[in-house]
Amino acid sequence: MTDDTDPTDWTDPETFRAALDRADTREKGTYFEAFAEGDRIEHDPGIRLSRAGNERWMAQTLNHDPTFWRSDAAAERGYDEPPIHPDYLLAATMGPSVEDLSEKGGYFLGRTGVRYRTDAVYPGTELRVDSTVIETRASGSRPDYGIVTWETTGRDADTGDALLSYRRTNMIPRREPIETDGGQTTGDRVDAGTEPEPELPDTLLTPDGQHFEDFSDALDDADGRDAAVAYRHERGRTIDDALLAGLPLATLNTAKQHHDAATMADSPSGEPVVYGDVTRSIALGHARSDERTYRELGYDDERFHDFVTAGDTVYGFTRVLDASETPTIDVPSGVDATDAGAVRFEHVAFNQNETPVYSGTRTALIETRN
Ligand SMILES: C/C(=C\C(=O)SCCNC(=O)CCNC(=O)[C@H](O)C(C)(C)COP(=O)(O)OP(=O)(O)OC[C@H]1O[C@@H](n2cnc3c(N)ncnc32)[C@H](O)[C@@H]1OP(=O)(O)O)C(=O)O
Repeated sequence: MTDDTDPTDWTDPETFRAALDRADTREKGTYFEAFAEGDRIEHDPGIRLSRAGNERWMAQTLNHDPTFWRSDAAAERGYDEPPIHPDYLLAATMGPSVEDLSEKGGYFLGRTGVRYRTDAVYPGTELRVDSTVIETRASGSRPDYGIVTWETTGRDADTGDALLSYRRTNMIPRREPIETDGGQTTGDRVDAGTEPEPELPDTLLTPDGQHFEDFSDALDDADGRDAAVAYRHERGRTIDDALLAGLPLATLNTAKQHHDAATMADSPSGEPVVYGDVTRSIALGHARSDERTYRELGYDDERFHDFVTAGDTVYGFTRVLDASETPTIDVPSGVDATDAGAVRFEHVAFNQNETPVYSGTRTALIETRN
């Protein structure tokens, strides 16, 4: 059977528009209704973690710790060679899951329980990624969306060993919007939250240096008085195309939010938005440039508060929550933590208008002075 004798010029603009009007779309992604708690999804795409991909991510997000670039610096931290950066591993685990989980649209709201299961992942490792639906619920404020939480694990494709896992929550469009009490069926909020009154301590302290003792001493200094250890980082990073579309696509993240300007024109942001993992990696890169990081252990309570779009500049702010010789998060086996202590931070990414766009806690081992 052939259609070659058809005299119609399908590329005539009017004819083509009529064809588009009548044609079905071969859809990508999954609507909210299709997710059921307990479902396990093995994602088909996977990434071979390359040194080039790693270096591209780190360079663009200002994660310039020599450990991840130079053999001598890597050896000093107990690695065989410069390993894959934890932020790149996280983004490269999330990227291949997007096609099945969130490509339909909606926004990445938050993530918690990010845990590294192994000390070092080296270039050449191939990733396999799977997810389980943990929770689905209606959005009370947006009838066009549901809210889904998945547990995702990135594994070494050769051994099946878990390298990283986390729980992530997204808004996901419904195929059929639901009626709310107000009967509203748009993507807009039904109710707006009230802003809490600012309630800050009198004094914000900055640690004297970048070692574990500097964070610990600053917390001791703040203890018992109306003070907190909290400071901003000087660097900023303006969003350009390398960050906006380049980095998510390099991790196989197919979320249209980052690379389909025409579709996004008709969305709440009105334009493409930056991949959440890029925003947080920039803010964490700013923070790490002001500390002697030994190992990343995990992240919790991550929230994406507002859109970041082209031309915005991402800055970082850090609050030190806790410093202890013994981490509250499991340290992967093989890590020699003798010369480091655990610090728990809250990091906030904010834009040029001083609006928070991301926040989350992070636990890292920070080198002691020796
Ligand atoms: C990857 C990937 C996509 C991306 O990376 S997109 C880029 C990163 N994300 C964003 O840019 C989103 C930035 N956030 C916003 O602009 C706003 O938060 C948003 C999405 C417009 C919602 O604003 P609201 O003021 O309506 O926010 P609410 O705090 O009221 O939240 C709305 C409902 O969501 C629930 N929720 C929020 N955060 C969480 C969380 N961490 N865990 C669980 N649930 C959360 C909240 O309770 C509200 O629920 P309702 O029942 O009241 O609707 C990709 O696609 O994969």
